[in-house]
Amino acid sequence: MSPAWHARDRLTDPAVRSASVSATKTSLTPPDDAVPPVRHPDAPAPGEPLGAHYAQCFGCGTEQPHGLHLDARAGEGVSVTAEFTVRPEHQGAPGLAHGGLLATAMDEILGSLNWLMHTISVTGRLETDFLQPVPVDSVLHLTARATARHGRKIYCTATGRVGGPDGPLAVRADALFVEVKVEHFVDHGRKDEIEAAMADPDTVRRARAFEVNP
Ligand SMILES: CCCCCCCC(=O)SCCNC(=O)CCNC(=O)[C@H](O)C(C)(C)COP(=O)(O)OP(=O)(O)OC[C@H]1O[C@@H](n2cnc3c(N)ncnc32)[C@H](O)[C@@H]1OP(=O)(O)O
Repeated sequence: MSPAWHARDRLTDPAVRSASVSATKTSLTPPDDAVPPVRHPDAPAPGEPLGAHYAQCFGCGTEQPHGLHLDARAGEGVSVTAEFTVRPEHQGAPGLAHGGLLATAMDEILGSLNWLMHTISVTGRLETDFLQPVPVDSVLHLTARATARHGRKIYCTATGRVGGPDGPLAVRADALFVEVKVEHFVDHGRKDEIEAAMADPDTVRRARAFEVNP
């Protein structure tokens, strides 16, 4: 493989850089009249765990045996952090994390920003840069923050660093989430799981509370 395709070199390769710049000029760039995201007055305090939004969620669910079990915590402003340990079942190549799995972890930590804004939103677009391979047993330190809002659109960004909060940058993602009503899940979800979730008063109370603006 050409040395030019080494991760660090790729970022300075003019062809790659211009492709990336033109992408960021489109749907992941907040419009000029976008506003800063606002932390909800009832958002968990910095350092507080957010808890799972759904026990069966692949990203954060405590009752999902195949899941990532991300346990995100509130950060300062509209930000969140989490640690993710890469396990043998997360492999793509021998001993290395699967890229799609890492993108899932980024999607989940970005989705956790909902808790800071008391907004229900879903991923519309997710763009991920894989900067270096992530070995099994690594602990990825994930951080996400919302950067702007425009109507129902929430712009946000996340990083994953290996070994510590200031460790080498391994994964980076930018995303656009779109605010939805609770009905989004009722209309599109499968009946059995919807009914089970609706039977859980905590889930329903939390979801409804998020629909009320500060
Ligand atoms: C409860 C939290 C769970 C968090 C779990 C982790 C996050 C997830 O994985 S969520 C699951 C994955 N995502 C999904 O399933 C979403 C599937 N997609 C959808 O349901 C719809 O396409 C949805 C809701 C995103 C947008 O549809 P709709 O509500 O009709 O909105 P629509 O009017 O098309 O778009 C609203 C705005 O967003 C923009 N937008 C929508 N999709 C995109 C996109 N993919 N890229 C860029 N912009 C987009 C539109 O251009 C529009 O912008 P503007 O207001 O400036 O005109």
